[in-house]
Amino acid sequence: MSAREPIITGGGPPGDGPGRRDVHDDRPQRPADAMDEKLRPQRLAEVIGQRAVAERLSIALEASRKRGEPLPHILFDGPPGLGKTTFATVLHNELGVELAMTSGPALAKNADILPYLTNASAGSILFIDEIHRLPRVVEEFIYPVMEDFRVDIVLGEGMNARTVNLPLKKFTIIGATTRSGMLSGPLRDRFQLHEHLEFYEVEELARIVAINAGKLRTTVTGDAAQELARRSRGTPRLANSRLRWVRDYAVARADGHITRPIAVDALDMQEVDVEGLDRQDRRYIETLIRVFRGGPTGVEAMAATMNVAVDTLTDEVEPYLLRREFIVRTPRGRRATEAAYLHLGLEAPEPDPPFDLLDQPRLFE
Ligand SMILES: Nc1ncnc2c1ncn2[C@@H]1O[C@H](COP(=O)(O)OP(=O)(O)OP(=O)(O)O)[C@@H](O)[C@H]1O
Repeated sequence: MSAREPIITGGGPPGDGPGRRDVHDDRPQRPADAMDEKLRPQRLAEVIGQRAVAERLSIALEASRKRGEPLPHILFDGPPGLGKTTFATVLHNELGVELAMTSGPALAKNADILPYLTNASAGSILFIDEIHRLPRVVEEFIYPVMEDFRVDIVLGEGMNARTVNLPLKKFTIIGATTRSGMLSGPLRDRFQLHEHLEFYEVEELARIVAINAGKLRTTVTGDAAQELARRSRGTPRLANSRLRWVRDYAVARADGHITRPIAVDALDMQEVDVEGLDRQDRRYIETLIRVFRGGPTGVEAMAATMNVAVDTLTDEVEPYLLRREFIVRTPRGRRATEAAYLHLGLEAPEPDPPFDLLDQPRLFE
């Protein structure tokens, strides 16, 4: 889950769709961001980009409707803010079924997830965010749920213990993760559909900006929308938060209409650069280049030097830097590319000679 924006624990705005239930979550909560909800697409047709994913989901939806059966269990993975929660919300709206939302860290023991399972109505959706953080014991508890729609409950203790099979209604589990690699094989295999969400193209983000400007009752020129899109790290959630900031800036400093010069000034003020990198992204590249001489270095060393959590780097900072090839991952750790040096206005070092050249003298010994 992104640290940039609030998590969603159900209870969307009134009229937000059929039967959305609130869910208890023990974690420290960021304040609910009603604005994020307001900008979220509600129907598949409103979803921008991710065309291949949307098409596969529309087929699953149609099959589910025609057969009168629940959707298959679906796993969404990808960096924060790319639309995992949005797709879950859209599927529940399209089918008109109940949606319950929770997250891996809130489900510490079997008793925490049991009410969701026993309360799930036929065809409904249970959305589990950060599913990679589900404890092993809870994970194993939901295997029979996902396969046979039953839970095995142990009653009593020791010699008197016995297992009772409790049948459940047929429903759908949608899991979301920023770390599909951390999911165990057996859990991953129980999802019939695996959908990976990719960063968005600038044109797609520009469309999202233009549509959401309308929802925020502001106006934006085409080139301003492009500028915002270019500076949003391929991420709709960032496009939304940057649009809100630029809108406020336009109201405070001009007549409220967002033009390209306004967008540029507002984003410069927020220290978002022309590539969309923010202070933390640049600090990452600077640390890698200045402290670790461009790498390779491990993410733990980077996190300790920058005094940030490893998860923040791996989940939020690195995916986009990798995608834009500012850094590469090697077996020995992260390494800055020539593009990273150039972005900071530094001269890139001579590339290392290829491995076999280094070894050559020995070949002739
Ligand atoms: N395909 C899309 N089209 C239009 N807007 C989108 C799309 N995907 C996401 N958004 C916008 O971005 C916001 C954030 O998306 P969402 O909450 O679904 O991300 P997420 O992948 O669930 O993030 P996290 O991993 O942090 O939970 C949404 O509120 C919505 O406004």
